Amino acid sequence: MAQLYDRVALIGLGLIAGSLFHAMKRAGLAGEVVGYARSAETRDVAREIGLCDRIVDSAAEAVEGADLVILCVPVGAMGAVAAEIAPHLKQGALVSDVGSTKGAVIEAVAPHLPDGVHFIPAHPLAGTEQSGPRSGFAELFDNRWCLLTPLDGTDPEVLERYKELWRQMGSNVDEMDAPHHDLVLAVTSHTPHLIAYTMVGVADDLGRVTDSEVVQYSAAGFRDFTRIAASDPTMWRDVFLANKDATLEILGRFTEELFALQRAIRTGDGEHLHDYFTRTRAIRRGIIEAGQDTDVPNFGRNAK
Ligand SMILES: NC(=O)c1ccc[n+]([C@@H]2O[C@H](COP(=O)([O-])OP(=O)(O)OC[C@H]3O[C@@H](n4cnc5c(N)ncnc54)[C@H](O)[C@@H]3O)[C@@H](O)[C@H]2O)c1
Ligand SMILES: O=C(O)C(=O)C[C@]1(C(=O)O)C=C[C@@H](O)C=C1
Repeated sequence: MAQLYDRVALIGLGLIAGSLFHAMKRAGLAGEVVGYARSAETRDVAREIGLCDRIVDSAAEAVEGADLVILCVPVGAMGAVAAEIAPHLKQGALVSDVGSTKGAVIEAVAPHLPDGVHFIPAHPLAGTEQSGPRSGFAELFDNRWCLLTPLDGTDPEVLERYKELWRQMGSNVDEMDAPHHDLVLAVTSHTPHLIAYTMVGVADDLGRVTDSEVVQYSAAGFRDFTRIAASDPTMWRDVFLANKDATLEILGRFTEELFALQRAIRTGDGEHLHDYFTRTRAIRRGIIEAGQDTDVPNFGRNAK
């Protein structure tokens, strides 16, 4: 496959940066990949395991001469990193990010970028509960969506090349505006994570009363909750602080529905419970009948 970028810089060396490195190398998409992370310990691990072609000791050095710079840090750190690299970016370079929220990242990053540098925010809808430099793998993005939220006036050629990078890394690519992205992700990812964190917290409180029963007898559904609730605390703290409005909107709706179900249980309203569960079952069956792999949500849209 054809090389798309001569030099790529990855800032932040965790699950997503590691997966980007391996996926780019698998398909021969980048000449040299240079990496930087804030902690010396992470940089040492990256050198030891051969994560990136070259690991450097400053963000400025990492972006020097890079054609593509991808910010792979928690969303709350994006603004500070953008400010740090801005004076060292090459004219014509493309800056992107992989943050799980888009509105707040655009607000934090865009003002720092100099004229003549392109910016295309991105969000791969792919991840695991693992984090850190050892957790990445080349297949992470295979058959997953990557949502781009280009700003007005984005250069079409720069955009098309960047889309091609994600396609060659195995992803389906779609575009959305940032507010829509943040609302959709509040429904499909952010609020579900908060519910998992809460449910595991509740079980942990109970576990203290009933010893190890919660762990010993946990069913598959609860085990899935514990996997999600093991996700990186810094990343998720930042996601909720950054996507505050959309998450609170969805959480408000969730709480209303939960109270209605709670009331139905208390008053013995079996019809309400049955109708509700029938509706949600139909949604799942509809998704399967439409031939959509539920592992690959596409929000009813087609890849471009
Ligand atoms: N984990 C997922 O499931 C997932 C999926 C899609 C997108 N994302 C997004 O991707 C980004 C990275 O997530 P991850 O899962 O790879 O996290 P991670 O914790 O595995 O890695 C983050 C890396 O950033 C480094 N870092 C933190 N602050 C920094 C700073 N100021 N300067 C330089 N390096 C810094 C950390 O040391 C670490 O190496 C986040 O914005 C997250 O929202 C995560
Ligand atoms: O499978 C998981 O571990 C994930 O939670 C991955 C997941 C998601 O919610 O789907 C988490 C956050 C991201 O921004 C994208 C993907």
